Amino acid sequence: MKIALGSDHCGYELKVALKPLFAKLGVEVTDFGCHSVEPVDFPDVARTVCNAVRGGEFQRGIMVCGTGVGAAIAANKVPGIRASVCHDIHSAHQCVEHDDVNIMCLGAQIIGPWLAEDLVRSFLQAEFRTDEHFRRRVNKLHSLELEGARELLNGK
Ligand SMILES: O=C(CO)[C@H](O)[C@H](O)[C@H](O)COP(=O)(O)O
Repeated sequence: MKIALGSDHCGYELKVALKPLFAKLGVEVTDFGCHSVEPVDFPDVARTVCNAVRGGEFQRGIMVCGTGVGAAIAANKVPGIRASVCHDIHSAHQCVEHDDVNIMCLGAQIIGPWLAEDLVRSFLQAEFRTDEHFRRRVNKLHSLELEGARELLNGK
């Protein structure tokens, strides 16, 4: 599995702390920034990470900001992306199993590195369950995305 990784300045240190875990899990990771604690805008990093996932080269993405919230909001604006803040183990795997989440967002101001490692492990080990009702709901998420795009094009 190839993972696109990103953070803003608030998430930079937690992101760095997580890197040895990816090696242990045998997961290939590309860090799309930021690369220091110099302030950046999370929507810029989210754009890069999400486009990497959308392009198909990366199967999933992980973003770390202060709360995870800004990263999730930004990521969910990108077509084809289903992002979620995951600060508990159940959500970290169920969001993939039921909702086919492809970007996990973590908040470095909320959780520490030990919980973050467990969350990343759960997220990466989970797989989408292709039960009909889960596929139907994910298709409906896609329809909402298309409806929103059409309305924007029509100036609504
Ligand atoms: O959590 C975030 C957005 O949801 C950001 O990472 C920041 O923590 C937050 O916006 C504060 O930003 P600042 O540049 O450190 O003031």
